[in-house]
Amino acid sequence: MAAGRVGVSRRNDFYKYSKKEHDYHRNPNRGVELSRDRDRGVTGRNGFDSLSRVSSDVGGRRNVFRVRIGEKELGKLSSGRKIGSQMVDSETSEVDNGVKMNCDRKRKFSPIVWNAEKEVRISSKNGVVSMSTALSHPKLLGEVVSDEVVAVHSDADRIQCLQSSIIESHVVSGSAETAVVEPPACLSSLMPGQRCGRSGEEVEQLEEEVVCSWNIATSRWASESDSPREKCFSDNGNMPKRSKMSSPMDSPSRTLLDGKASSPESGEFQREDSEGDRAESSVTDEVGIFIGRAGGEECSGNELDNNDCMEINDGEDETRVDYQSGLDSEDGNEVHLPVESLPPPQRSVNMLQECRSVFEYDRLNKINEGAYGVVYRARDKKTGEIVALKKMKMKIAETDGFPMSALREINILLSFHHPSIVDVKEVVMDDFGTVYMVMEYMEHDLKRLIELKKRSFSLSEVKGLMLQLLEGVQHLHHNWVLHRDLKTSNLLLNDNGELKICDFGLSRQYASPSKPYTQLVVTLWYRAPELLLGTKQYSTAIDMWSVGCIMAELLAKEPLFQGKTELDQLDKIFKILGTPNKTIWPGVSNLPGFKANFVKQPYNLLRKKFPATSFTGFPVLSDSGFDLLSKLLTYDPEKRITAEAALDHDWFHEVPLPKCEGFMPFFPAQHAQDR
Ligand SMILES: Nc1ncnc2c1ncn2[C@@H]1O[C@H](COP(=O)(O)OP(=O)(O)OP(=O)(O)O)[C@@H](O)[C@H]1O
Repeated sequence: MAAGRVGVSRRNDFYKYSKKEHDYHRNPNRGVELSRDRDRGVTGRNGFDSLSRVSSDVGGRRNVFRVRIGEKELGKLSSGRKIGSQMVDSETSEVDNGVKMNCDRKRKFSPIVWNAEKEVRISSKNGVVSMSTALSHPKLLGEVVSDEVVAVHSDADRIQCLQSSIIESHVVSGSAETAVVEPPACLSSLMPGQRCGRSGEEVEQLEEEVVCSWNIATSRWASESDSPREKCFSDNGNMPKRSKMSSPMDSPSRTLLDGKASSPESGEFQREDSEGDRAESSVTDEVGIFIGRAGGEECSGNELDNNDCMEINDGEDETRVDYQSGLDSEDGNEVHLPVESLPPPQRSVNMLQECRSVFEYDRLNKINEGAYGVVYRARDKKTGEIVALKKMKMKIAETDGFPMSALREINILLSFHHPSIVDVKEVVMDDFGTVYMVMEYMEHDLKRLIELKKRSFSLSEVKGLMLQLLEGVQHLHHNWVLHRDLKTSNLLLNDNGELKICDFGLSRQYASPSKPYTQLVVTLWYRAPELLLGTKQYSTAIDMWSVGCIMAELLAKEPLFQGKTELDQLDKIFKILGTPNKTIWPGVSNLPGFKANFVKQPYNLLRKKFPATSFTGFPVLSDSGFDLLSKLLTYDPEKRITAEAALDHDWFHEVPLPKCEGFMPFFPAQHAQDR
């Protein structure tokens, strides 16, 4: 610790538990670990053990896994009744019925576990339930982690496909260099010590690769002791009154560490016309991000300019998979297992069960309506637990499939288990096929709290919130996920003082080296200058800019840059931070939107807005705090501070110390019913 800094150490059993849980789930005796080759992509293609779900007929009581060791197929594991399936061999990339699948995409350095095909389509007789390959479709699982086979089965309704996808999101964990597959428990018990037929040496080597490479185990969350939240101030140095341990989130499942993020590296996706606080920027012809969408719902670029609003589409990868119905084939290698021996999901959500009905919940009141879903407060009829129900907007005809953004959000949220990321408990459906995400209920969002203005956040509260936010962002970035829509309305706070990031509809996995993505992301006021200037090659720095805007907003109680259009937004930024030039931001003049005739503002006036001492009502910020803010709002994305470095910033070590969750103030309930 740097001299002069004050350190507060607080043991937190929460993190201890995480470690234990994590170790359990990473126990090699339980899992099959697959190494990925840096140059060739996934080495599984050339003969390592693999396990993939061939099909998952959740409602139909049946799951099939195929296990391979190199050339040799161990067989299939299945449960329940025999179902029809149709196999697609990823080597030949051909479905039985002759429909070709595009399987030749090679991974370079991307750590991404699921990769999407530009166009993967398996046509269906019956209209089809469309599904995103981007989201861990068995095809993708096969492609990435194994030399595998994909069964395309259908007649399963949408949610079953979705569940299947989700299951795999729990089965596969990726990392920068490795993919770790946790097989079902039944598989472990079936092959004790055999580890899918690998020799001990091979396994050891494999494990070594896995251990040496970056993975979730090496992230800060694998450690019981290094949580930055341990720095936080708890008044008397004791555990706060409302400690994490008393929170409903303290279940093992909550603390369980999953591996690589589950977002697909599919193409981008189109979010639809927005109301409220998003604005659209422009729209290209390349819509169709919704899988199998009927079209006609896209926004027009002319509808834009509602300042705080956005739209996204880069049309990179329109991904389609249609499910074939009436599939019926099995070969002799199948092993039937009782349903009870199916793999426990890596968290408390039992995705192998048929998804429950939304009528298991009493809807209490509407919390909010965003562009992509209506959020209700609801009560679980069985347990009495209060939850948030997000009704995913479908906006589709029968044949259109499930919105990519919704799938992506569900998939990512189900895969991440982190104290700073909102927890999704399950996915439920109503009689009309509408899908709802059941989330832990969070009493407030930061935007509303800031708007209340009855009580501003103190410095130590801002620090506490910033720490929690940065931890969540760091976790996302460590897992190769960009949130791409960080803003105060997407930061929720509960009565335990816990901040959680929500709304992952725009998030996506990114790769290194980066490839072009849409620049039309992030709500305008929080959008990084490189995006505003039209770059398509961006990375985690865009989220860090948003974090800077959020920090400023928490301090000043109003958004820092409130532009009405993209140009106006740039103008607002330049007026405060000065106009960027080649000296402070090499390469800026090469960005598509850069104009030589931008208004010249040679000075950075940020300090005026956040002075060290103030008699004018401006928020006071120490040199250290200002240093962090400036580093977050640095023009050059290469120089912008990372979440990791920000967490380690001196500001969090100087008095006033960050306030622990348990010491955050109670805020008035948003809804009368909450009281
Ligand atoms: N788990 C939750 N608990 C309580 N309120 C929530 C929860 N999740 C979301 N909300 C509320 O609903 C609002 C909208 O949620 P969310 O951002 O997920 O929906 P959206 O349709 O994607 O919105 P946006 O238009 O911002 O993209 C949030 O700002 C918050 O106020």
